[in-house]
Amino acid sequence: MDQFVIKGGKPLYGTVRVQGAKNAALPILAATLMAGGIHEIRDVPRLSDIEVMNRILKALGVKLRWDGNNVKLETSTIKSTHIPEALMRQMRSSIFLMGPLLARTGEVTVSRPGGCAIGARPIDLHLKGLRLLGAEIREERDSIHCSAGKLTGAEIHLELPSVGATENIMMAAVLAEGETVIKNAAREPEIVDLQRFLNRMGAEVHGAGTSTITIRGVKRLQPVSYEIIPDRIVAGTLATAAVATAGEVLLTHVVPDHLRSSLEILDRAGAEIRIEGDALWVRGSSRLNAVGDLVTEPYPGFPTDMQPQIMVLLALSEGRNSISEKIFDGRLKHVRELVRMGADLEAGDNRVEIRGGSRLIGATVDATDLRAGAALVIAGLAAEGTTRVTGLNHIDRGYERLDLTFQRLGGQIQRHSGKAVSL
Ligand SMILES: CC(=O)N[C@H]1[C@@H](OP(=O)(O)OP(=O)(O)OC[C@H]2O[C@@H](n3ccc(=O)[nH]c3=O)[C@H](O)[C@@H]2O)O[C@H](CO)[C@@H](O)[C@@H]1O
Ligand SMILES: C=C(OP(=O)(O)O)C(=O)O
Repeated sequence: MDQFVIKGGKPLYGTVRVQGAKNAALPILAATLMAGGIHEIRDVPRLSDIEVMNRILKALGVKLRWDGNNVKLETSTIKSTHIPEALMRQMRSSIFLMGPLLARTGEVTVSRPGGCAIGARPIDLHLKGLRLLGAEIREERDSIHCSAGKLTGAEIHLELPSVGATENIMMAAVLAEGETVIKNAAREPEIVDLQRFLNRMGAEVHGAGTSTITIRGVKRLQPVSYEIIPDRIVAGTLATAAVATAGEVLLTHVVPDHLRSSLEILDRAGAEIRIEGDALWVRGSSRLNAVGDLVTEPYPGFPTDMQPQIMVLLALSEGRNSISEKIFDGRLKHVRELVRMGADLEAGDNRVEIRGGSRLIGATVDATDLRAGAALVIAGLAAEGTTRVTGLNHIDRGYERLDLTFQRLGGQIQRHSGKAVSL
């Protein structure tokens, strides 16, 4: 079992180019299935989730050739419409294959993705949207079969602005007959990126980034070359780490506007922030201010994917703060681990009271999910002494070699295999 061994207490300094966005790359790779031919997708982060998507696409008949962060996909022949259960279980994002396969072939079979460490995560809104487009969906205990002789445009109101449901419905509607309108759509930048990709292939999608998305169905799409947007959550994680360690970092390949809510919090905490084009400079301070009560919200609000990382910062700042987690019902498992490191946190009912001003002390802690893992690494970099973080399989889902990234910023962090570790 791999672990990070971190010797903390040293400010981070230096420059890092931010990786491409996992949450944009996953649906876009799935969407390549909708146009037969050779696509080229650039700046794809090399993550374990992307590797699972790679294996699913291969199992469906796609040929992939990687060159660093760029991949060529030959999607002319689809030999199966069944997502292998073993791969489906490894990654929830395999549900992104539903919309594209249904649109291209008229059928798809997936296994039920189930919940995960951060909450129940049902897919009822995905299924409701696909049914409204005319898909027949048979739900069995372990699997879901979808088929459609023809998909037809419809008006779909989402009860919740679900990111994944918005994307799945958008993809299915692109090749449907007539117009689809998604109301109460999610507004995340990754949805705008998917729209841009689909339109580059010849789709007619408008409104992504607002809560109403309109898709006029087209008959066919063509393969394209496309570059994924930078990862706003990775940029936010690195900026937060710089502030938490009272360091100073320059992040390049960033869309600062995508990070506005997280940067506002860093600014209120006392960080200095400068933006120039796609570069973001952040400097922390050894004395951080309280920022008050934070609530996670759909974009453009404070993102749930930054909640654990920001919690570390608030534990280090002065005064009282709180965070309410409103998107997922089980995303506070890092609280117990941070308390083991000396943070003064009290969790109850999806809300955490944070009494700031704690001195964090190194401990052995376990990452139970992706962003919990990122938070524990930040805490380790800011803490006195040695921190060991286990559960790296979660961190590897979303960060391309996080240890090397922090080493580039002067962080003393090493990845060790096995259990016997000494510094
Ligand atoms: C690959 C990807 O892009 N992942 C992101 C995506 O996940 P994901 O697309 O799974 O998140 P959603 O926006 O769908 O989930 C938001 C909320 O809606 C609920 N829900 C969702 C779908 C559904 O059919 N029924 C339902 O009740 C979920 O349980 C959750 O409570 O958005 C989340 C919220 O910003 C982020 O944390 C994830 O990083
Ligand atoms: C929850 C996340 O991703 P996923 O939807 O892939 O689980 C995340 O990126 O923080």
